[in-house]
This record gives sequence, structure tokens and C-alpha cells, in this order.
Amino acid sequence: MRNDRTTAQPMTRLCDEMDNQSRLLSSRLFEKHRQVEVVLNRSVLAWKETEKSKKRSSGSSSLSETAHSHAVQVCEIVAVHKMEDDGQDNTDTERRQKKAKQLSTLYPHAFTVSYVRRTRQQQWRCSDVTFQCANQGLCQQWIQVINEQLSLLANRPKSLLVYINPYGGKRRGKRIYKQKVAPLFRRACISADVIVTERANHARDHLKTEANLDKYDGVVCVGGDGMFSEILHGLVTRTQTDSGVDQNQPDAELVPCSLHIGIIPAGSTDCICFATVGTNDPVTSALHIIVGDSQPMDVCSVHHDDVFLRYSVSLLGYGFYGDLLTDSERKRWLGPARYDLSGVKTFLSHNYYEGTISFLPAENNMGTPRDKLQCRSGCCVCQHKPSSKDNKQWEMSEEKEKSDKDGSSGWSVIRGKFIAINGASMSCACPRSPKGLSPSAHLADGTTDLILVRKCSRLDFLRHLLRHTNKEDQFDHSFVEVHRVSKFRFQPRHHELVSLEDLSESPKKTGFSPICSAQTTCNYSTAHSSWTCDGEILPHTAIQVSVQCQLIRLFARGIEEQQQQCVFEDPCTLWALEPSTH
Ligand SMILES: Nc1ncnc2c1ncn2[C@@H]1O[C@H](COP(=O)(O)OP(=O)(O)OP(=O)(O)O)[C@@H](O)[C@H]1O
Repeated sequence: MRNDRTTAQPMTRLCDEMDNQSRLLSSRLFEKHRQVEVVLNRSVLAWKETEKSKKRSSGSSSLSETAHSHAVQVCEIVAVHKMEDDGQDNTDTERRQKKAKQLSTLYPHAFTVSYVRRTRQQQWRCSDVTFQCANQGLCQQWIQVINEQLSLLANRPKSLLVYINPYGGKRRGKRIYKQKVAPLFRRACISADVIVTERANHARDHLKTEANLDKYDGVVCVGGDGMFSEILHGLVTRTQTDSGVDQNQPDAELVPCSLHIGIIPAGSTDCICFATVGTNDPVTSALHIIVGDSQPMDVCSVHHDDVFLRYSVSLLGYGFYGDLLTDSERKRWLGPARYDLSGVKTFLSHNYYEGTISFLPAENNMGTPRDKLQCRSGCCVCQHKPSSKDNKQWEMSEEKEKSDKDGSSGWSVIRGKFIAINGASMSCACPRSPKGLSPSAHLADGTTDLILVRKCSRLDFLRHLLRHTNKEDQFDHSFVEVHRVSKFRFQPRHHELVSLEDLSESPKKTGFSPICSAQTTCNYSTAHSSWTCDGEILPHTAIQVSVQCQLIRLFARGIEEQQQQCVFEDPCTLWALEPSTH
């Protein structure tokens, strides 16, 4: 048996919880023919074998003792059912129903606890453990007490509104929901109203005007990032309309949405799910919804000349990423391979764009874009969201901003030629770029990381891009700068062609020079790029962006650290550390 006294500090906490809280129930029951001591307090359900199995170690006469123990946090229990109720779910397979029937005949006084089990790479599964009791009364008592504890978990949703995009990703949305998600919701006694969308923006429009949101505790999106964006726009717009806030006003303080959003990944790009859950797995996402996890998230509002354009939660990109996305839209028929092809094409084009970027640096933020502090579950930077004092300072700088039209007060202004301008409101990590565009960006600290890549040689830009895939710091180049900001604006140098003089300054010849010279005409014809806003192309290049701190909440908890995971994965330690009161 492991005894991690020195390494598993958080486990000691879980152990203390078990010690310090009075037991609600404790019995000797049977699990798979073995007698186990089962203990429940307000936060933990734990069980361990009471019988020491005696076995001879091979080649020696000494006896070894084994005592398997397990612990489950009450908040991660999905449901508890009497054994005979198991297998009644009409979506269960015939085999499962048959097995449940056999077991209930064998063990008439048994109950099953379904709980979250962590597997590899942030994935969660729903596991069952069945306990046999000596009599019906004891069985009922266990079910009742566990259910009472579950009913105290006020953040768990009871009623959900689900939108399924049947055409997202590989068109598996409906099947994923029916086979993997709906049975779990049923087991957890969550009712769900399901709408299969019939056209683009169906979900957005329904949320904006029709949906009776009072009935629900959350909205679930079955689809990819595009579908999530629809839900985001529908819900945020509806909340502002209901609260009388005009979202066309760039300075309006938006009202946070009261309903949580759950994402069941079923698209070809599921970056938002990956960034907030750590994996793209429908079962894991469904379990995060069931346990009522809550991950606040910043939303950027994007305006052009005081007209609202869109909301963004991940990447606002001009130049390289804007061009890449614009080109890939024309190649949709290629499927996900279009991103690779457009990526190579855009890289070889090596365009740069002139303009002025102004930004308001984030004040009182605990982190910086290069501090290597990654946003993880329970992130301390995000928990330190701007206080009212910080808001006052914010308002003061807003005042200054108004009184100082050239934006020099509090605002920084940079004019130049840029290959890329990116506003990353989250790391934008994905399997292809595990660190993401801004590895230390935070989901909910009220800021976005503004990355400016100035005109440089193609080879230098390639070096910069490659650093997104290795351990080197992608911001450690003379032509790259990164700022953590709460607002920014961009004004392109409209209708101006790149001068011949500029071309003479163009990148030093590199190994790619033949292509470089072939592309010089490209620089002439492209005075401006487009902004990509979470994958959508914006119709304007001059934009104002304002981060709305923690405007929405997802049914997620951020990416768990390995250590956070092991707290719950190694319950043996709980019993090992506990004073032997059993
Ligand atoms: N019934 C529908 N018919 C056509 N389009 C739809 C329908 N429902 C939703 N959409 C649109 O499909 C787009 C893509 O959906 P989704 O994000 O779920 O899949 P995806 O494969 O990840 O696509 P993308 O990579 O473009 O985001 C969304 O922008 C959404 O507005």
C-alpha cells in the first residue's frame, strides 16, 4: 500500500475532511462478495475491505495483507439507485438490463452508486459500484442519505435546453447525444428539452427571442466552435435585451448571463471545449454538466464605429490568421485539411499590413503574458478578478480616455507594419499547438493578450511559428511583443498601397527567396487583411475591442493539474493516512 505522506499534500486535505466531518452513515456492507466498511460524510463516500485477504507470497512463508480502499467525493456522485431500478432505463442495452435483473434476484437489498472516475488525459467516465445490504431498511437508508446529500448540491442543473447541430463535424451530433449523453442525463434525473437545428443561426435566434429561459438551469450546445458561438451570441444578446442594455454601446457594462453553457464536442474544431475541459470527449463534458461545474469566462465585445459586430472568447486575429481563415473558408469542401493548405499558402504569401493599434494595458492583474503561469482549474489569477477599487481606477482611466481624444492617457499607441495582430483571450491550445498562441492567457481575468508580430523575414516568422510547437518562448523575438490588455482598437492605413520604398525594405532574402519575389505583387494588392473572430470573418477592419470580465459561465472547471487529479485517483492514501479508527 502506498503512503504518500510527503508528496500528496492535497490528499491530506481530503483525509482531514474525512476525519473532521462527522460521519453521516457507516455500515459493513458487501461489494462483489467482499465485506467492506462503507463510510459517508458530507463530502466523501469511502469504502474499504474489512477482511484481510491472506495469501502466501511466492517462495516465502510470510503473509501479506491487502486492503483495497476507494473514496469518491460526494459532489462527484452522479446518482444512487436501488439495484432493481438499474437497467430500467429504456436506453440501456438488453445485456445490461438482463445483468441487472440477475443481480437484483441474487442481491435483493442492494444499491448502486454511479460516480465520476478519472481516466487518462483529463477524461472522465461514469463508474458504478454496487453495495449489498443485510436488509431492505438499511438499503433504503443509504439511498436516502446519499440522495439528501446530493440534493444539497445547489449548483447541479435539473433542467436543460439542448441544441444539436446535426451537420457539425462528422455529422454525428444527434448520435453522440442519443448514445453518450442522454443516458447519463437520465441517470442523473436531469430533464432535457432537445432542439435539433434546421438551419444556421436557428439556435441563436431561438435563444434571442423565443426560448422560455426561466424553465432552465443551463443551455447545452452539441456541436463545434461555430455552434458554441451561436449559443454565446443568443444568450448574451437575450440577457442584455432583458436587462435593457444596448450592446451597440462599446462602453456599456454588459450583464452576466445567469444560465450556464455546456459544450458537448461534436464539431471539427472544438477549441473552446478543449480549453475549458482539457479534452474533447462527449462523456467527460456530460459529466461536468451533471456535477454542475462552473467555469467563468471573459467575452470580448467587438465594435466598429459604435456598431456592435460580434463577441469573441478565443482568438481575434488580423493578418496571418485572418488571411488563413479567409482562405480556408473558400476551401470548406476539403474538410479539416483546408487549414493546413491555407496555412502553407498564407505563410508563403508573407503579407504584412500597416495600421495603428491602441491598447489599454490591464491594471492590477496578477499575471503577465510571459510569466509561464498557466490557467488551470481554480486559477488564482482568475480568482483575483478586478475589485471595485480596480473598477474605480478603470473608470478613471475611462474618464481620462474621454478627455484625451488622442488616446495618449492610459492608452498606448503603436503604428507600424504587422504580419499578425492577435488578441488571445485564452491560450488557444489545441492538439496541434499544445501551448497555444498565448500559453499564459487566462480564461476569466478580464484581459486579453495582444500579440503583435511586426514585419520580419519569412525565416524569422517561421522560427516564431515553430516555437508554438516546442518549449521555446514564442515571444522572445525582437519583432514580437505581447501586452496584457483590457481594451484595444485597430485602425488600418486604409486604401494605401505598400510603396516601392517599403518593398525595398522587405524581408532579407532567405531560402524561400524565389517564392518571396514571386509574391511581391501580393504585397501591392493587399492593403488590408480581415479580422477572424473565433473563426468568423468580420466585415470591418477598423475595430474596437473591450473585454467583459466573466460575462458567461460554462459547465466546466478548467484543466485539472496532474496533482489535482491524483487527489481523487488514489483513495488508498486516504485510508493509509487516516488514524486507524476502523
Ligand atoms: N441545421 C444546420 N444547418 C446548417 N448549418 C448549421 C445548422 N445548425 C448550425 N449550423 C451552423 O454550422 C456551423 C458549423 O457548426 P459547428 O461549429 O457545430 O461545426 P464544425 O464542423 O466545427 O464547423 P466549424 O469548423 O466551421 O466551426 C455553425 O456556424 C452553425 O451556425
